[in-house]
Amino acid sequence: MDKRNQKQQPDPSNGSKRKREGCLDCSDYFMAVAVLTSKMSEDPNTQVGACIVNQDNKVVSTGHNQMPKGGEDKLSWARTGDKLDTKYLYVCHAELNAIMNKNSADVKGCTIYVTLFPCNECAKLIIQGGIKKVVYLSDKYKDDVLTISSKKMLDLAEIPYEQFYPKGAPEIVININPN
Ligand SMILES: O=c1ccn([C@H]2C[C@H](O)[C@@H](COP(=O)(O)O)O2)c(=O)[nH]1
Ligand SMILES: [Zn+2]
Repeated sequence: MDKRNQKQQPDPSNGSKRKREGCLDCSDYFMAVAVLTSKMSEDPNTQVGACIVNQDNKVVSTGHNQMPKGGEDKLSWARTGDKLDTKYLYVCHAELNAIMNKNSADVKGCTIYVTLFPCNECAKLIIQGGIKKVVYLSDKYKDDVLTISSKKMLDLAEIPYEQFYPKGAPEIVININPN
């Protein structure tokens, strides 16, 4: 094609092979997906989100803490009172939901990004499911036996866990207004 009379289009890349400024880093994106997923939680006190990523850096699943099917409107989110009437015996943790929701055959070799350090029951699922790394945001229950035992099991299984620190800006604004 003769390009002599073609109008020059502005080239935003400016010929550069470098990443676009402000381009989201992979791990920031995965933790942002976990945080966004946590916004689906109906728990009034702690909303947890998880995002499972495979070795090709593809998201294979997400999950948030929610009541099991059938119990959504019937089970209470109370933290205190008669144990049978609190959320603790019923709520399905974000990690469990993410593992159950996976769109892959398994989660072997995957990394889980989670907004709260996984409890001991979730650690068991992570270990037995073959997840190879945990990246977490908050460790607010670090002194709780559930977290201490979780770390003990992850250590024994040689699954590294690391706290997340953003590589780019710590705040990501998402505008879903169509106008
Ligand atoms: O590994 C975990 C641990 C906890 N969760 C969920 C379960 C509950 O809905 C909240 C914790 O409630 P608190 O009021 O902060 O005690 O977090 C989870 O999804 N995964
Ligand atoms: Zn858990």
